Amino acid sequence: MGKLEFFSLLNSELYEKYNKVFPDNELKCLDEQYGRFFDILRLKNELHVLYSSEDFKNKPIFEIIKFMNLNKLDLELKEEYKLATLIATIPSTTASAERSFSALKRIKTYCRSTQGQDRLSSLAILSIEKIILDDLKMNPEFYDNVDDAAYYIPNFITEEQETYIMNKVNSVPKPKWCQLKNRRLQNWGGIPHAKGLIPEIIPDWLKGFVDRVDSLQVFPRTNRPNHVLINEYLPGQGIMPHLDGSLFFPTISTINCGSHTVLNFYNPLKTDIEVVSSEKVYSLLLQRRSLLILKDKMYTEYMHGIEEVTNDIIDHKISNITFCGSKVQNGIALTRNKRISLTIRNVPRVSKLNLNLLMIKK
Ligand SMILES: O=C(O)CCC(=O)C(=O)O
Ligand SMILES: [Fe+2]
Repeated sequence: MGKLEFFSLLNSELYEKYNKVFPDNELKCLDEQYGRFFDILRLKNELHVLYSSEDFKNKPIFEIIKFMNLNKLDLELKEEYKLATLIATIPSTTASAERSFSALKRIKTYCRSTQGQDRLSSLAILSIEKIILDDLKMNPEFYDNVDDAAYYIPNFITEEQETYIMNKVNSVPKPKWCQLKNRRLQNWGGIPHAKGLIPEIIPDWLKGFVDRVDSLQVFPRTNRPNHVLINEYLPGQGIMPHLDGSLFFPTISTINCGSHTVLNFYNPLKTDIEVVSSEKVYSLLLQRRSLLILKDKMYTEYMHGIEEVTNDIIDHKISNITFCGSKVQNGIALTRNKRISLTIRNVPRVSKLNLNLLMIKK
């Protein structure tokens, strides 16, 4: 039996047949190759559900993943979800399949050496995120209000990882914090400068998350993420509408921890010389543990900011409401807690010439 025979477990054309005769051989093949990543018995039960369900009929694998995501079945049928993401991320030739799976191995060790089922599921989610991103791009609902490129990925990190980040951020020495009027921040990776960045090593606990964002390949290979700004907001704190400007490569990725917030986007009304006012055009609800990516016009044209309030009322201006789960509905109020955001960006590297200039200036 070929190594990838188990692919046919999720071949929708065979579901009817499998509903009558379960594909034990294909499942065995999976067990032999990747059994240590799966609860095979549970998977078998979940596959029985899949083969007999109308919901999954004639759905190609990517549709299955999307359907499971939207209906929160990724947790209910988590072994099956893991299988779907595994199959979707293994290219069809064996050589590259080996490479693909080595990525899963890499992820498996990136934060901790032990690997529970929950974490592995989120790793599977990670592997599929590239596809989700591409799909979101095509999704008219998502673009209803939002101009150009904004991607929102709920549950990008697990609860454990969220706690891990918050503990690490809280335990850094006091001088690392920079206290502003309405929030505090930490700067990791070096101080961005108009002439580039003199890089500083990002500590391992943080680098794992930078690498994870990097693996989504939303940054070009020439401008991979190398800088993290950590903002801490207490309830009632926020950030004035602003553009991140030219110090950074124009892509922002943000991991959200501890609390939701609402990020507003403003259309700046400019004269030739200055911005005279701005008009709120979209808002995104950033839930705990989610990842947000902003690119293109969402970086260069629209200012972003967070209001200084303690509660957010969810209304029709929230453009990503369909991605926020069934509990988030128009009209509800969400109370803010302390929020830690990791803003992961690229500061183009300082050239030798620029480095010399910087040194001279000092
Ligand atoms: O905390 C956030 O999500 C936004 C932070 C931000 O816009 C910035 O630091 O430039
Ligand atoms: Fe910003």
